Amino acid sequence: MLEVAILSGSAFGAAEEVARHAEQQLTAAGLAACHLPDIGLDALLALDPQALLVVTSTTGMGEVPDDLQALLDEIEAWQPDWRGRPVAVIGLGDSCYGENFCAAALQAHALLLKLGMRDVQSQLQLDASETVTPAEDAEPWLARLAAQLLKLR
Ligand SMILES: Cc1cc2nc3c(=O)[nH]c(=O)nc-3n(C[C@H](O)[C@H](O)[C@H](O)COP(=O)(O)O)c2cc1C
Repeated sequence: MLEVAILSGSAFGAAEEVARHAEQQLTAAGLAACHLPDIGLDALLALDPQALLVVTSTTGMGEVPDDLQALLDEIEAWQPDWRGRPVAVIGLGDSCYGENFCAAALQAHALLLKLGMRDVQSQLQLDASETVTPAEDAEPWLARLAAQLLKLR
């Protein structure tokens, strides 16, 4: 059993870096957390994750990066029973994209909530127009997430 599966969607590597950083920080906090880039649904279900952390950028005009879209399609098709399990989402985007800002993170989040997963804290959105250090900027939010998940044990 895996306590926290960290899924990532990234076109150019920034979201992957944040996901790797999240794995280090949650592990250091005492959680069994694993970043699983490019994982398929069968392999994910076999790990029986008790919580999901999704870290995704947005690409194109409001699109989910290919590496995450494939998994989201499988989740949509198979509707795994993750009811009641915690979910948390970090979106990387750029506010220059206006109404498409962090659209991929919002889309992934909505899908997982539709499955009955529950929010433990509000989505973190990291704006490339405002920061060039998204991994560091995510640290306080990740510290709060770790505390929430440890409380649920
Ligand atoms: C071609 C391209 C399209 C993008 N489209 C969007 C978008 O629709 N919405 C958004 O919020 N950010 C958009 N961005 C900004 C990226 O999401 C942002 O720079 C992010 O940090 C990139 O992370 P990544 O390296 O993991 O892909 C786009 C960036 C590029 C280069």
